[in-house]
Amino acid sequence: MSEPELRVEDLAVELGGREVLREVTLEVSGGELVGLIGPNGAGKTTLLRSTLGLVRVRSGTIRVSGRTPNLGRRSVGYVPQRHEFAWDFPISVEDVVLSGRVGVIGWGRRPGVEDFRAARDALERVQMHHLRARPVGQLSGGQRQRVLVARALALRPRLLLLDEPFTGLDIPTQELLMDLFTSLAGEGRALLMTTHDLAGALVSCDRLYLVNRSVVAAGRPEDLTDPRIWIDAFGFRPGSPLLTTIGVTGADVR
Ligand SMILES: Nc1ncnc2c1ncn2[C@@H]1O[C@H](COP(=O)(O)OP(=O)(O)OP(=O)(O)O)[C@@H](O)[C@H]1O
Repeated sequence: MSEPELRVEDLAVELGGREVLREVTLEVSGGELVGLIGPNGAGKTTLLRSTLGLVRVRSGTIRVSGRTPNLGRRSVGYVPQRHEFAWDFPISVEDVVLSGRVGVIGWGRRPGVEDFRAARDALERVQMHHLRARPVGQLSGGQRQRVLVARALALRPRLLLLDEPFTGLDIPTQELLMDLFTSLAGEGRALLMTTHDLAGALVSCDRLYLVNRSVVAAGRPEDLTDPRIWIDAFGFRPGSPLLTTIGVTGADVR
């Protein structure tokens, strides 16, 4: 079997003197859309940032396409949470998308024909090419999210890391993006996505990791129907109607 695009083994991370992740082992292969789910503060974003080499890890290993995070970074597209981007910066949609290729273009160098082609392809995939000249500060929340996805796609990444890509989006935009993520997996890319949309993740992801500092459970959605897994990972109240809402059977566990 080929090497997974992302392999994390026994990862431990400390931030501000506090253990944020421990004993995290996971992998994502090309062709998979994998969900990373867990409550607020579970360490999901920290795990994505560790994969990008942005966080110093205490112990464990991370391999991106078989390489260390710093060396593998050029094959990784990252979609941060929308509020993390400086939207008041006076640049166009196309410039933001081109900035996703800065690792290829080189700092201070001008984009070439291939860079513009990659940006156009990425914008077309999120149906935003017609707005390429618009200043990003004038976009709606859904349009901004699509630009961030295009920026990550402009790199033509083998691994795509998505941090809560559906937050605050209307249903058509969520569906557009979910269809795109499914297509990207179908093309052989590897996708790791954090989300608080548990029902959506159960329907759309090939596999899920339930994380709360460590991996509480992992598997295909059909293997995660024991309500105790969800109670342990999320602190659901036993018997909570929300368990039924996300389609977890046996919600009468008390
Ligand atoms: N720079 C930092 N310094 C100290 N602690 C941090 C730092 N960044 C995050 N943390 C802490 O690490 C823990 C995990 O945060 P993280 O953002 O990874 O969680 P998350 O699962 O992505 O949460 P959410 O669902 O709310 O986005 C939290 O307790 C958070 O307060």
